[in-house]
Amino acid sequence: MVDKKRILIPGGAGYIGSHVVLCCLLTRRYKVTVIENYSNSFGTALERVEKIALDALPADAPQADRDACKIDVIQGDMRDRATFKKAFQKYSGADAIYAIILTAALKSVGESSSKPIEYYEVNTSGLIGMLAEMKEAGCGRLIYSSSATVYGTPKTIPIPESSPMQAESVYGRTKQIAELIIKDVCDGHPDFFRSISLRYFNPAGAHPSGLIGEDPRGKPGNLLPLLAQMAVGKYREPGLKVFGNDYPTPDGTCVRDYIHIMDLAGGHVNALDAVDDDSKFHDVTTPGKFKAYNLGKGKGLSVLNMIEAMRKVSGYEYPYEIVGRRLGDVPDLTADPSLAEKELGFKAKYSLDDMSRDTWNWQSKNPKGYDTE
Ligand SMILES: O=c1ccn([C@@H]2O[C@H](COP(=O)(O)OP(=O)(O)O[C@H]3O[C@H](CO)[C@H](O)[C@H](O)[C@H]3O)[C@@H](O)[C@H]2O)c(=O)[nH]1
Repeated sequence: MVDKKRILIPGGAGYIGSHVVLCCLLTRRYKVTVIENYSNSFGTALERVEKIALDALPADAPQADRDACKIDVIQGDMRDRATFKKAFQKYSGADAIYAIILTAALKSVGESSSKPIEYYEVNTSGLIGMLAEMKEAGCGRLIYSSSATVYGTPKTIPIPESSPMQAESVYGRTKQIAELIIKDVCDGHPDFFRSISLRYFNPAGAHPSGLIGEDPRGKPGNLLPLLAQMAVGKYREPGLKVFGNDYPTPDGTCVRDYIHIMDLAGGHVNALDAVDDDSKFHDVTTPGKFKAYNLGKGKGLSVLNMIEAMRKVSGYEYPYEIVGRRLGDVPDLTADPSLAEKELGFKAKYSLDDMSRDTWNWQSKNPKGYDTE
């Protein structure tokens, strides 16, 4: 049997991170170490990921597979290089860290305009420290969590990866700059660093078990967790605000490409498979091996479409008010996912009904999120 490779996942207890950790474990090819500061996540998420992964094993699975479902956690902050040093020193030989999937980040378009220093500190300075530690430790593979917000207001919909990066929010710029940094590092060390950047469109839903899902600390800034929490009775006052209905879209509200979190998380396994394959980088014109892919469904849905989808599953009639546009929002972010399909073998399978059903399944089973006390 081939040894399982160790993947380091900063931010692995968060919404995206926990589903990514799960997808890695479900392959039975990886073992996972998570770096967490729990600023927007809960340790319970990882306990539940372990349970789902263990339950998914066949009865006759070898002990090595059971052992690999145990997630190692290093508590520490993304901004502190010592955290990464500690992680790299902890494992060696066949157990050395094979790749990093970086899911730790601050990620709210709205919040980023009032917290630019924090956003740059975590999303860009933290990244540079991590890359320096990777170089020192001899670990050169990185799967990076980027975002569709790097496209700003794109010229064409659906958006191909060749569309220029012209982010319009602080958050988007931190991701755009991070991609440029990673690309420069790959170009500067072409025989060592290689990276795949995954440009997420809008993640939604939860693992179908309802054991893990999205549970931001404080009032959610994103639409789906807010709708889910309103339906269970939280944050009903002062009511839902729809940010603008004067966009050039079918109903005037912003259009996004919502993608089920299990589809999105699965894309990281595709990326891990691809990152070591030189043929994936055949068309890269600079010396390094860096490539970005969209992770989306290729279907645009408006804010009002999402409100209706959540009303259907939860039965809650959302009272809402149309207010002014939110700083940094763009009218339409819908992916052209064909490159990821062709080169990574990635295809989103879950429907809008699956996303709203699983969002509601998670929230109704966990009305207080992970805070079960
Ligand atoms: O209370 C709310 C919250 C959101 N919206 C609207 O709902 C849409 C979706 O907003 P989200 O905040 O849920 O998501 P964003 O599109 O702003 O950003 C999300 O999707 C991006 C990619 O499109 C990035 O991945 C980012 O990290 C992630 O937060 C936007 O038009 C927003 O204006 C409202 O009308 N009211």
